[in-house]
Amino acid sequence: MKRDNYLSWDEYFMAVALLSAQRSKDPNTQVGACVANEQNKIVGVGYNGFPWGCSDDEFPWERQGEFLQTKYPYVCHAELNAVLNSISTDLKNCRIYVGLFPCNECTKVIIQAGIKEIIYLSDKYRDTDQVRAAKIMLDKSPYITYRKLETNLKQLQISFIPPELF
Ligand SMILES: Nc1ccn([C@H]2C[C@H](O)[C@@H](COP(=O)(O)O)O2)c(=O)n1
Ligand SMILES: [Zn+2]
Repeated sequence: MKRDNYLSWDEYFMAVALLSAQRSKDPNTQVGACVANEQNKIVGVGYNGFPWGCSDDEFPWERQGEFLQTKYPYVCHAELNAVLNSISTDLKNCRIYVGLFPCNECTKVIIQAGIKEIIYLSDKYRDTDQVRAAKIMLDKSPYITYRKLETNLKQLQISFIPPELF
């Protein structure tokens, strides 16, 4: 008989997004995103970080202070990277799984790429104008929907110890 405690597709793709977030060097918020197509194949992943050639050690990770001395003008969001890292520029009918609700800039990219659904985990910035603007666009556009991930999973453990050594 097959096991019954396997991950659903939604849980699996969100877990890939969360694993990708572990690559982020942002000391405050690590975000990952995973794009899956209609065949449930992963076509792109990404996490928040500075653009190519912009050193994680030289660019600022600060959240406050003079704008140009903070991370905000420089960091590429996880969703942008997932779309740009994808194997195709046409992501029609794909879904994007993301740890944190997309901002307005990423939402434009997501809509323009043809993605049909956003599945998110946290909406901790729901009271910001960026997320409000994102939702205004999403609520108007007939081509895309969004929903919070429904799961009973609290956490997922991954072990690098080979099972024979347990
Ligand atoms: N949907 C989002 C929202 C934010 N990010 C990135 C941008 C920053 O690196 C970080 C947020 O930093 P905080 O203001 O919480 O210190 O997360 C993203 O990739 N996707
Ligand atoms: Zn964004």
